Amino acid sequence: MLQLLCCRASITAPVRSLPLYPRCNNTADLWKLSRSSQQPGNAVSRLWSLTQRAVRQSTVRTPKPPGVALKFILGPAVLTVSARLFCHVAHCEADVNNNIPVEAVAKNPVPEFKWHILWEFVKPQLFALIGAVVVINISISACFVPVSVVLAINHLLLRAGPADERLHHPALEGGGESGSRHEEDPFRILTEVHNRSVLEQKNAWTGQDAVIYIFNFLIPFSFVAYLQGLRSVTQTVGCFVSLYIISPKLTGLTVVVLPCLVGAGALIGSFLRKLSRLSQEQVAKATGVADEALGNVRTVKAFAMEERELQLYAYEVDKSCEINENLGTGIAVFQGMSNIALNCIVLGTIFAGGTLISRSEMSPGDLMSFLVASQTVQRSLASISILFGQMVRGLSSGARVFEYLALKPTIPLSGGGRIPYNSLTGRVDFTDISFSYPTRPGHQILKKFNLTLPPSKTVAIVGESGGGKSTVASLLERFYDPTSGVIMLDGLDIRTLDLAWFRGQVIGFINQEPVLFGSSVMENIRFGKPEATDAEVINAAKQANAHRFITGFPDGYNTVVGERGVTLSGGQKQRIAIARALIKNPSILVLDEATSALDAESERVVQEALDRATKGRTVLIIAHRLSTIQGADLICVMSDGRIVEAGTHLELLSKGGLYSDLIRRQRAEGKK
Ligand SMILES: Nc1ncnc2c1ncn2[C@@H]1O[C@H](COP(=O)(O)OP(=O)(O)OP(=O)(O)O)[C@@H](O)[C@H]1O
Repeated sequence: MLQLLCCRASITAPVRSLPLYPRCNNTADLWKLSRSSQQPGNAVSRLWSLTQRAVRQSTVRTPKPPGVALKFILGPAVLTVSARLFCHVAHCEADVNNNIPVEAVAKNPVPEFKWHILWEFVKPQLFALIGAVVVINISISACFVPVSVVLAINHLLLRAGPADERLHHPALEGGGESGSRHEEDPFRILTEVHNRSVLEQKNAWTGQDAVIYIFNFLIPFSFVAYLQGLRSVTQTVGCFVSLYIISPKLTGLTVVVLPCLVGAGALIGSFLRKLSRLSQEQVAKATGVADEALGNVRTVKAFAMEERELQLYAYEVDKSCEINENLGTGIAVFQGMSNIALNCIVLGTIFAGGTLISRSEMSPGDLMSFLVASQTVQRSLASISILFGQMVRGLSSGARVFEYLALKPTIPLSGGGRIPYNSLTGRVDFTDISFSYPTRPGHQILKKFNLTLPPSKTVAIVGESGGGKSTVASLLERFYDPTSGVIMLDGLDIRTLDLAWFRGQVIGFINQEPVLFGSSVMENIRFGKPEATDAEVINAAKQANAHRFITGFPDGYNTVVGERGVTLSGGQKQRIAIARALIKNPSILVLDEATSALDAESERVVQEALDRATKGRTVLIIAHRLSTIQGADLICVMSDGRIVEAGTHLELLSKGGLYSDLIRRQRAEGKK
């Protein structure tokens, strides 16, 4: 029996999702492991030693109470009962959430599987589904096999009539098989219909489309699963009818046992669903750690934090491993126990049937056919129990998908008015703006902030770090909406304008750390205007002082810049970012410390490009280095979320206020 359980566990445990890490019980173990992973060695012997170690640790991990089998058999049952009784599994909740207190976890509502949303997806496929159900019902013919067996065996045993004819009748021999061959057809049709619908999808995807795509991709599998489930249920019901016809007494005995099994299954199922949800959350957490470390690999290396990141990842993976092991064990125990129970039913049937035969209440043929029918029931129930395991995972995944689907963007991406290009002047007014970030509602960053960007003029904002300069740029880009007050473009509230048009055609944004994509220079610049011709791309690159260095590369504009533009210098990246912003010919340019990360030579070249780019546009510059904004038409000094001084460079210097203070300080720092 244990062999059976172990075998089941190895099949059902979600091993594929787990990295090849042996279990590590403490940090020292993890450290040793991560060090050993750096040693060159034979992969096979390492695999063997890891496996051995994993096996050793799984058996020697902690001093086990007598009877390891208890963990496998009674453990989940006891946990289920206690979970049911006390409404939660305290030790699991606290541990798997990175030691967040249970109360904090309890505040996060558990995502629920929404059947009505599933229905929205199923509705368009309803006719195909009904067709499939009808064909599946043909399989009910399998339920009449046992009745035929009664006749055949009774004839055979009693030598009454031409039994051979019936035994070799094609309907009797091949009925089950041909039925099952027909059953495959609807699944294939459904899959093909689905595949075609996926292939015919248009290329324009929103984030929500992407989720629907993923979900649609899963649907055929779900259909197959549900249809298989339906077939199993139909066969179970049909065979029960056959069983009743053959022997009501024996059937009654079976019916008494079954509700107990179903009840136990439901209890274990609820426990497994919880484990499955925790497992998915933990896998997401581990992936997040790896993602962050790989995304910031240079910073990790610069601080020599590889070991720590490795340990952190191994820790999260280990937790995931533990939860998945428990889940796998739970599913294995569930399937193993249901199989054992079903086999016991067969044994019981033979015993009870034998008794009935001895009392002449049943013929041997009846018993044989009863066994055949109960075997069909057994097979169907076994397949239901496997499907149940899949359902457990499917439901918790579905709940998460629906949770994401329910999210609505707080700022709608499209809809609203547009200003014709010819009449757009590019005047921007910030009127009485107050703002706090949603994550810190109590901390007001802007307080009754007022500023006008006149058309085709350059306005610079300077001030102390943390004063709210970048926040002003973020509000203009509509990354956030102000808590109160209004931002207007040509006298129109920007909240009433089409955001895609506003961001895509009106505003060009260049910040301190330009983010490039891992494609060619050409594609990176074209990102600003996807329909741009090659000539437009080259023109934008020339305006941005980038053409010369790009054509200096062996592959020119086809040079692949590497992930996040890692193969380019800071100045080169910045000039490509400027070209990307210029290609859409924006009326308004926002430069958020665009040159502050560059050395003096790169800054000079980039500044040249910016000086050229800003001509004839409304420009908002946010700068630390005051030398870069002295030519601005208006310089505003920000302090404590407000503008406290405004004027040209010379006007502000003559005032002798905060601006001249900042200039003095920067000069002093420059001399040091
Ligand atoms: N996403 C955010 N969530 C919460 N607070 C934020 C967020 N971004 C910035 N802040 C806070 O808002 C304040 C203003 O930040 P902002 O980046 O606008 O300042 P800044 O003047 O541009 O600073 P610096 O010159 O150093 O770039 C800071 O106190 C900062 O901590």
